[in-house]
Amino acid sequence: MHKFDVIIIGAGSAGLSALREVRKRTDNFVLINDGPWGTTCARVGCMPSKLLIEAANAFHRRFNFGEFGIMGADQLELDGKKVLQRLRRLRDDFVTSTLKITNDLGERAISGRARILSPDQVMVNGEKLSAHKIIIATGSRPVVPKNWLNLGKRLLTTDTLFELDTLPKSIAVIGMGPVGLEMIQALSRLGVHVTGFGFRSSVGGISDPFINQTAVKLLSEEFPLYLGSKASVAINPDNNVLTVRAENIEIEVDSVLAALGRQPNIDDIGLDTLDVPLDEKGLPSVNPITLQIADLPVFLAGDANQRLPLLHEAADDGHIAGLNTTSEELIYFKRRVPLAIVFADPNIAVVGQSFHSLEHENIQIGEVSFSNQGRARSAQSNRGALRVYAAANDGRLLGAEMCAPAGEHFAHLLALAIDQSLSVWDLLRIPFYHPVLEEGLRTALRNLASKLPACSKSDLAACDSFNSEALD
Ligand SMILES: Cc1cc2nc3c(=O)[nH]c(=O)nc-3n(C[C@H](O)[C@H](O)[C@H](O)COP(=O)(O)OP(=O)(O)OC[C@H]3O[C@@H](n4cnc5c(N)ncnc54)[C@H](O)[C@@H]3O)c2cc1C
Ligand SMILES: NC(=O)c1ccc[n+]([C@@H]2O[C@H](COP(=O)([O-])OP(=O)(O)OC[C@H]3O[C@@H](n4cnc5c(N)ncnc54)[C@H](O)[C@@H]3O)[C@@H](O)[C@H]2O)c1
Repeated sequence: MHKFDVIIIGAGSAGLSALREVRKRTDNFVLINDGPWGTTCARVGCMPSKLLIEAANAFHRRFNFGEFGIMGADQLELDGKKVLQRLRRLRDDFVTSTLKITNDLGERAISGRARILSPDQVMVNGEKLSAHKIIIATGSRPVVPKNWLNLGKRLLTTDTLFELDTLPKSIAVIGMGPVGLEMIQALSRLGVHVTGFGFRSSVGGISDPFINQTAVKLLSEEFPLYLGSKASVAINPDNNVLTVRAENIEIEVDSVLAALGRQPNIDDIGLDTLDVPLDEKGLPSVNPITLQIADLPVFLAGDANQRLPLLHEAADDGHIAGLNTTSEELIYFKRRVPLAIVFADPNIAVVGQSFHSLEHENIQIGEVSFSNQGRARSAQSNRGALRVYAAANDGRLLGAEMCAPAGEHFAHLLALAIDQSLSVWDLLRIPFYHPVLEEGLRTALRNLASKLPACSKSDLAACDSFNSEALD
């Protein structure tokens, strides 16, 4: 029987990133994908969601036009059909780009549902394939409780939302994680009558209570948000009225968007045949710096391992698994600084160590409110706050959480600082142009510096060559 060097199961972002590394080193591989090719990110995830958000934010800007002296904004109309048509047109372009990656694979690309039979055997389309190494990169899918399925087409997930012909009149968005939050604000800004329900009191993955309070307050100004209790749905078969209930509230809606989380596609992949312990979700323990399952020639990458279900982490996972299935020796990789951004307005971001993970550490916190920040005021975007955390003993930057205008950019700057083990004073030494939103970040850093043992009276480094010969 022919034995492949590597079998990759799943052609999402993790699988394709693995493929990139594997095909550099061997032609003796096969890539198996079930369902549509083109990746979750491009088809039904990152990209279509951001396309909806861009349309929504463009339309929402009209509320500021009067303040800028631009009149007539109340005459503007939104064509929901066209919004969704543009979304699908661009989405299809993104999907086409990802399809190009596998176009030339020929028989090495197999459509079908794979199942592992043993650490070196995979079954697909009734055929047994054998391999030295296997990468499982089967992604995740939306959680949908079985008893919600009777809602039929009125139950939406992000797998179906972007296929609508036109926008619904009213919708309950259930679950206020990143998916729920991004979609509820976008739909609201596109004129859909929305109501949000969240089981937790926190939204969008924020763990800092002050940042969460800021985010919840700002979002609640835009739409009703019921947090802290589990929502349930029911449809009356006599009159087809769809009701959503939480603790103290009951509403009738056209549709429900289930944003209850995502579950890994591992249920029938055959992990039980690997003879390793599985947790209550059916997941084996995976080494995060090699992606290996126990000491088996099997690697679990991307959303399927549920470590950090984000695109860049899935791509890194695939890269690591791809290298480790084609290298003589196992390579151990340092993972990147954690970074999560929710594209709400203002942006929500958690970078480095979260407030929750530092709660019992000896830290100091610097903060800024953007309500009075000069550049934000001039753009009418002066909403939100940012908190940055540093080690109390040496001022080393550890993490930050924010709900802030252009937060996506602050988060990247702070990720760089944390990756480089910079201190508050190191970061204060970079030039801050005027007038920019980054001056808000500088306020938070100065606030933090003021709480640390004094290091210097100035942001500027002292020039120790003052008495040098050259100057003389
Ligand atoms: C609405 C939404 C918005 C998002 N926005 C962002 C964002 O802005 N930024 C960000 O970083 N992340 C975002 N994400 C998360 C990001 O999309 C995922 O982390 C990423 O796409 C996961 O890639 P993956 O390769 O693990 O899985 P996938 O891309 O899902 O690939 C898995 C593939 O495996 C196939 N498969 C499953 N089972 C089998 C089997 N048994 N045999 C063969 N094939 C199988 C699947 O059909 C699929 O094609 C978003 C997700 C969603 C849903
Ligand atoms: N911008 C981004 O990077 C981005 C955007 C979207 C998704 N994602 C990724 O996708 C993953 C999944 O996101 P998600 O938002 O679907 O999941 P999530 O698990 O982060 O959030 C789901 C929320 O739904 C709540 N919930 C569950 N059942 C409920 C009920 N009956 N009533 C009320 N609330 C209920 C849960 O308590 C949870 O807070 C995220 O972890 C993230 O990594 C990232």
